[in-house]
Amino acid sequence: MNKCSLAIDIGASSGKLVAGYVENEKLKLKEVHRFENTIMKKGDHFCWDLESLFKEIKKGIHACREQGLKPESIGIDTWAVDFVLLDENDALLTDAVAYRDSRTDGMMEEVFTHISKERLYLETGIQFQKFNTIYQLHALKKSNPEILEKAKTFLMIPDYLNYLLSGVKANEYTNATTTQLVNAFTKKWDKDLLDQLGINKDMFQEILPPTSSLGNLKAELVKEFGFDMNVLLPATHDTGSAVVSVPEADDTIYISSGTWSLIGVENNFPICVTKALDYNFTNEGGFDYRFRFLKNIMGLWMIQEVKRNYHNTYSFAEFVGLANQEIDFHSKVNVDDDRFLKPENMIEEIQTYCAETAQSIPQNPGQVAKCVFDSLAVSYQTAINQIEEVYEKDFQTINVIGGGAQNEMLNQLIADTTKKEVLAGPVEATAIGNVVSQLITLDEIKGLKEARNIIKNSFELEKYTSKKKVEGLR
Ligand SMILES: Nc1ncnc2c1ncn2[C@@H]1O[C@H](COP(=O)(O)OP(=O)(O)OP(=O)(O)O)[C@@H](O)[C@H]1O
Ligand SMILES: C[C@H](O)[C@H](O)[C@@H](O)C(=O)CO
Ligand SMILES: [Mg+2]
Repeated sequence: MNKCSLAIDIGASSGKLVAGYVENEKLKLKEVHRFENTIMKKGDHFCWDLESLFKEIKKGIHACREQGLKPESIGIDTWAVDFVLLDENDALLTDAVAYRDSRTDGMMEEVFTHISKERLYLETGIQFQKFNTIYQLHALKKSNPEILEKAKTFLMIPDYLNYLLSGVKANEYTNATTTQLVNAFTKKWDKDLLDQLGINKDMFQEILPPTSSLGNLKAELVKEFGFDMNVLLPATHDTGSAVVSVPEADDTIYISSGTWSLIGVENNFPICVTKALDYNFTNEGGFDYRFRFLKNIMGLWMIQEVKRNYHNTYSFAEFVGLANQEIDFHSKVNVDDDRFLKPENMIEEIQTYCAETAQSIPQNPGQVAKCVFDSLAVSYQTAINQIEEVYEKDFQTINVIGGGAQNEMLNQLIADTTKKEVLAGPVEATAIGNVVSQLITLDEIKGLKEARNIIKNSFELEKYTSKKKVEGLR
């Protein structure tokens, strides 16, 4: 077998370890381990359980050996913006507070008293999400200034897990850009901005791009696992890795569909024009220093919460089936309303919204699910209109990647709503992007272009077109 790499892809709802290698110009994947991920209340805040996540990572590495796999390298990707701080002895000073925690309420507006929204966007090109790292650090500075004074190291979630594996401290570029503290043009920490905000700039580490290597596993882990691996940096922001899997196509809009729906296009330059600011698009750093011009849409988080509210009685596939039985139910919500970011009860929040807007109130799982899927499709259409307005061009194809690509109803709704061709897949786009980045570092793949050709040849995509003919809309 050719050189094999191990991707650790941890999203907001699940994590997976996937081994991958190239054989006969096709990418072969083997899911080695999968586990749930969620936030939990710890004291006054919602946090990630990093100890449990690292235990799952080690369980997955042990499973490699049990399954006869001996990956040459390992690479981690996770969700964006969240971080931990270490003290001078490299001990954790903070919990991994989750971006859905309410500690950043009102912080964005406070930061704007130090730097204008326009200047912040002009320099970073990053969308204004109230949970961006810049606002989390501002919240921490207000609530626990002593912690920021003691902090010697800032590590984002994948950076910290890499540190536990390798003992090396570094910040990876694609994820660092999501902090809204990296200058889009220098691709370095914006030291003037940090000074202006009174944030200790010395705790930030060197920013390394995808395909970098942090060296090998710590000796005690080599002993524990029975084999060593090179700890490599893919695009450690999960969406950054997912977009690597989108075929090289100038007329394609991607929707990275998971907990969030990240809808956008790939560019060679940041677009920080006023219209992009007004529409709240972001320019997150991508592989090969490309840019991911995209916006966050609330995404399948909503159906994840609905599923939880129904005590996990129904699978995601069953929600799709139930929604298909409610084709005459048409109530919709504005999925991008902050009220859906972390409501007590998502079902009740959706029902209240429908009541407030004098729409039929969803009464059963099928109507609730149909409302979520219909509402997401409307939000995607709005974002696509905005992208086409900024680019002054029509895009022909939408490529839905990630777990949401399995939602056939939503894929059809996107085709019917946008009248564009919808390609669905690959489902494991993030893990695939993570693996191919490592294989590029290992010289198994020449570069991004070849990687995308291999991905294109390796995974079947489902195709959807609008059932409703424009001229004959019923
Ligand atoms: N069989 C299925 N049918 C329909 N939808 C599905 C199916 N399986 C998964 N999904 C959808 O995929 C979503 C999970 O996608 P994915 O695994 O990409 O998310 P994640 O990686 O856990 O989270 P993140 O977006 O943070 O990376 C679920 O919320 C669900 O809505
Ligand atoms: C909090 C971020 O917006 C989120 O992580 C998003 O960037 C993402 O990548 C979800 O998978
Ligand atoms: Mg994911």
